[in-house]
Amino acid sequence: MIDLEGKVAIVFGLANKRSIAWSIALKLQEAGAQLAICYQNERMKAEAQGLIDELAGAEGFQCDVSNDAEIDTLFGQIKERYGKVDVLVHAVAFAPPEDLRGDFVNTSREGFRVAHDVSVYSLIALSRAAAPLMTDGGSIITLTYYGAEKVVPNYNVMGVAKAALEATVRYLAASLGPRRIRVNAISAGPIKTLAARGVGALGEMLKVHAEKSPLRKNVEQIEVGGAAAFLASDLSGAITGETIYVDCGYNIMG
Ligand SMILES: CCCCCCc1ccc(Oc2ccc(Oc3cccc(O)n3)cc2)c(O)c1
Repeated sequence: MIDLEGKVAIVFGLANKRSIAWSIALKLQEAGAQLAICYQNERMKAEAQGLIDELAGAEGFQCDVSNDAEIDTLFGQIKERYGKVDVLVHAVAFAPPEDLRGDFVNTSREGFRVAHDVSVYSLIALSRAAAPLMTDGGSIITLTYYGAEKVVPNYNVMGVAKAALEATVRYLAASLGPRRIRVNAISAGPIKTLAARGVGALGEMLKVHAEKSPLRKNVEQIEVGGAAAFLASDLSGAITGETIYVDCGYNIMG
């Protein structure tokens, strides 16, 4: 059993019960962590609050990760409420719909900027704000996808952003390691989330994964949650700067 008793975990990117962030929150809480759930804006507050109410002891905070002032305000609130942070889960990404389908060469300058600001720079900004509160060291976890490493049709600009995210994980690990803060990415196989619906041809990708992966099945949300609880805990104490594949082995196949 993973022990996160007494640990404070802050989770970004919870939209609904199909979110990977929901499964991660459930497993962190099961291990004893106290959860701070962050939602993007007023519009998402009602839905998020419904989920937060199901996570005993969890509290909700508002923060648009593209806004530096909101990040500073949030961590002031976190410091006041908890005094420290042990785990940060970054399950945030976005690209304009038109840049998640069609021919990659047509990616707009603005779409590229937005995809990298929301999906990559936000991890740097959140890590910089959280680090001073990680007084006992900490674990920072983000989510990536195989499309960062090999071309997956339709994933387009998000694939480029996830490649930048995986490099960002390595540079943040090097930067924060001396402060005993670990930074890792989970590369999850395709899962039917709200976000996934924004990427073309998810259905086909799910079928190919179930047929070709060594385990001959798709990944379930809760399996990603378990890997996150492992990365949040001291059991992964010597792992940092890594991308851990939780994809039923699909990435090892030719
Ligand atoms: C053709 C690739 C199929 C497998 C895609 C697996 C996957 C599923 C979901 C993923 O997460 C996001 C998150 C945000 C995102 O950006 C979005 C989502 C909805 C609408 C929109 O305009 N952008 C796209 C994917 C992700 O990074 C990877």
